[in-house]
Amino acid sequence: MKELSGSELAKKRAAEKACELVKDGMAVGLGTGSTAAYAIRLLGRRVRDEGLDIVGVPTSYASEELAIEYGIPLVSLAERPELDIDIDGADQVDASLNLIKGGGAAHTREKVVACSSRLFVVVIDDKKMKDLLSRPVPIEVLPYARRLVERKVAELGGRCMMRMGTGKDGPIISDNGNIIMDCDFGPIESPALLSQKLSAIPGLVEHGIFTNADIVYIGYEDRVESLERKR
Ligand SMILES: O=C(CO)[C@H](O)[C@H](O)COP(=O)(O)O
Repeated sequence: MKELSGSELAKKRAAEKACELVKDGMAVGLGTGSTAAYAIRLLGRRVRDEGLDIVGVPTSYASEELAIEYGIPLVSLAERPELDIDIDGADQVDASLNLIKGGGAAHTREKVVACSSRLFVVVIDDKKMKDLLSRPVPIEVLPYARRLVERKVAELGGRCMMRMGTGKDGPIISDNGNIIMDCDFGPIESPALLSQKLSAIPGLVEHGIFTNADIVYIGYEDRVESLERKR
């Protein structure tokens, strides 16, 4: 088997730790991205080798394809509206468990699945931990509402950049048929407040600030650390 580089090993370790929480009978949200993919592959192997009895709800077309490849039985949210656990990655995390997600343009479904789960577990490598969230915030936007959304984001102090496709002319189109913009606000002092303000913009389908993580597993090359929400 190919040896993993430092950050890949860190991602894998975090995903392995999260998968320890998955037990027989659970309905599991399957996140999107390279870190969540380690969890999907691991759960698939447990289904195959140990007869782990779970159903999965994928957060994107990519996760669905991977879960099918690895033999995880899938259900829709209509069939299982309440999930036991969701395991997903993130692009940046602060010490208060606020996240920026959407690097893979899947944050709308990721938020629906995270909010449908009793336990939302985030898996990252250590490079993703920051004192303040500062990456541009991905937003999914109805193409019809683009100009309005750009103006409203500017009123909040942000600058929108359309996310362009690679291997395709024009913008990236999400799994829901919408455009994706990345909004630079600089360092974000209050993610919860910005989250509320973005959610109030008409035509902005969903944004990538998440404030509902329960556990974050932070993978390092040689260990995993965790942050847990105080209840
Ligand atoms: O939010 C996401 C996709 O929309 C991903 O979870 C996020 O981009 C992290 O991906 P990776 O684990 O590949 O760094």
